Amino acid sequence: MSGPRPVVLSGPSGAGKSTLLKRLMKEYEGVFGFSVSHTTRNPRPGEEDGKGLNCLPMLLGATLLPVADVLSSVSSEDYHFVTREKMQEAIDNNELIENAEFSGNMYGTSKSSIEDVQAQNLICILDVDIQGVRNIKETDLNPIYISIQPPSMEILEQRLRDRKTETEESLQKRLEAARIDMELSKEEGVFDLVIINDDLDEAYEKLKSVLIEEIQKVQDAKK
Ligand SMILES: Nc1nc2c(ncn2[C@@H]2O[C@H](COP(=O)(O)OP(=O)(O)O)[C@@H](O)[C@H]2O)c(=O)[nH]1
Ligand SMILES: Nc1ncnc2c1ncn2[C@@H]1O[C@H](COP(=O)(O)OP(=O)(O)O)[C@@H](O)[C@H]1O
Repeated sequence: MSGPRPVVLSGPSGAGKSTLLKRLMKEYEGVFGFSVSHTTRNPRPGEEDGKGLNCLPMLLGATLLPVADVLSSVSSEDYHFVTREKMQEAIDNNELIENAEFSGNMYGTSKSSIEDVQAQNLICILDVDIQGVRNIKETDLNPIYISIQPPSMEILEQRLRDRKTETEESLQKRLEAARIDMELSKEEGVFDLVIINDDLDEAYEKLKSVLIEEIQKVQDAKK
């Protein structure tokens, strides 16, 4: 695959991946593109289906908005919400580069979601769990692997509770997965960088500094 090196962001649910990601995509508009995953989980309030780059022509056709308006409305963290049957169909048809079961739901990255971003010469960002990291390592994607970690389990639990997106059951499943994730992320060689997201500004600066070379390449190519 061509274009700038993709970036895999991983780490426990509630560690702050989408918060950091949104900030990055806002500061560097036109540099990053988000790989919109498929999931069988229910949408949260405010989340919409497939507001990813895959749907740009549809959005443009339906709204007749200028491209810039449509692009600025593209969220960095929505999904293609699908049934288990649809997900299985995509797996069977070899449309996904990886897929995993997380907290009772299926998640997967389609080849086209990455290709759509790369076709525009943008840095493709993937937000995947630790199983996704393992599976992507078996492909030829060659991304930069970054883990976002919370300062402690206690703080993670508090942040997840304060986010008010989870039921008690899904919260407990996320905390169980987080324990495993926090252990595995300490393994040598899994991640290029592990960022502890304690102070948000500091974590953001660290994220930016590891990506600055790729960012500059994309910016230079636009000149
Ligand atoms: N393997 C894999 N994991 C994914 C994918 N999309 C999202 N995830 C992970 O699934 C987990 C749950 O995501 P989500 O339901 O959005 O909850 P949140 O992380 O608590 O906001 C997170 O660890 C994500 O990184 C994907 O396409 N593949
Ligand atoms: N450094 C931080 N300090 C305090 N709260 C944070 C920090 N980073 C993220 N949060 C909050 O924690 C919650 C989980 O963050 P989020 O970005 O949704 O995590 P993830 O995408 O990894 O699941 C959100 O409510 C977010 O506003």
